Amino acid sequence: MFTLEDIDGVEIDRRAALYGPLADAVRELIDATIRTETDADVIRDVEATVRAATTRLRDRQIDGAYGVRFTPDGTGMPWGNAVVGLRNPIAPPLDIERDEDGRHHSRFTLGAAYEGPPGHVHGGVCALVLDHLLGMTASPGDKPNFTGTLTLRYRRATPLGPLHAEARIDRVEGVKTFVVGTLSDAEGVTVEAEGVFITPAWARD
Ligand SMILES: CCCCCCCCCC(=O)SCCNC(=O)CCNC(=O)[C@H](O)C(C)(C)COP(=O)(O)OP(=O)(O)OC[C@H]1O[C@@H](n2cnc3c(N)ncnc32)[C@H](O)[C@@H]1OP(=O)(O)O
Repeated sequence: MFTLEDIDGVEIDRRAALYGPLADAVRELIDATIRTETDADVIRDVEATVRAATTRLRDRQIDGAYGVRFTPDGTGMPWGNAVVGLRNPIAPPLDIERDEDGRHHSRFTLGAAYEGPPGHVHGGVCALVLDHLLGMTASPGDKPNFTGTLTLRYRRATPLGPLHAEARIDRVEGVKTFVVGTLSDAEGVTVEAEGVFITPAWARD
């Protein structure tokens, strides 16, 4: 679902300033929910408060998911996205930078909400992050390229905490773009990724 929204930069900034802090607050809430050891009566009270807040937010809401919205000048607002979504508290969220040579990279922190093995990042979360980063790298223009095949080699467990991910295009063959990337901690690479990203039939020339 790619949707055109006829809004300008001022309106995007206004919405980002409104919804971004809400998502940040809920991210904090998720972390606190996992880690709290406070008294039982406090937990019950907070549960009621959270349920009441949810009811207030649902007072007016869209049908279904957020989708990927674009403005007329091509600015993307993938705000519901599970990796980069500004409005999605489940997203870390990643801030992805693109170099002039097309490499994409991101520094981010994964905390308690992303745990798999004790103290370490869930393997599926590593795949989630790398899938998105490689997919962005494969889609430098206005054409989307979707994951066809993603292959991961988990070299060692990825500790929770500050991480770095990067990706680059290896080669392009027709509708297939081959991308490679890594996830690393301060000691070096923890996961290597290779992906084949394919232009869907509806977006081909
Ligand atoms: C601008 C926004 C950027 C956002 C980036 C976000 C990144 C997020 C990354 C994702 O998570 S995307 C979501 C997960 N992926 C999917 O849901 C994809 C679901 N599958 C499909 O939509 C189609 O099957 C797909 C686009 C992958 C392939 O389309 P077709 O099935 O029409 O492909 P076709 O049969 O025309 O084959 C074209 C070529 O691709 C090859 N191919 C097809 N499926 C493949 C596959 N799964 N893996 C590897 N190669 C594949 C196929 O062999 C062929 O190779 P050759 O040209 O050499 O003959």
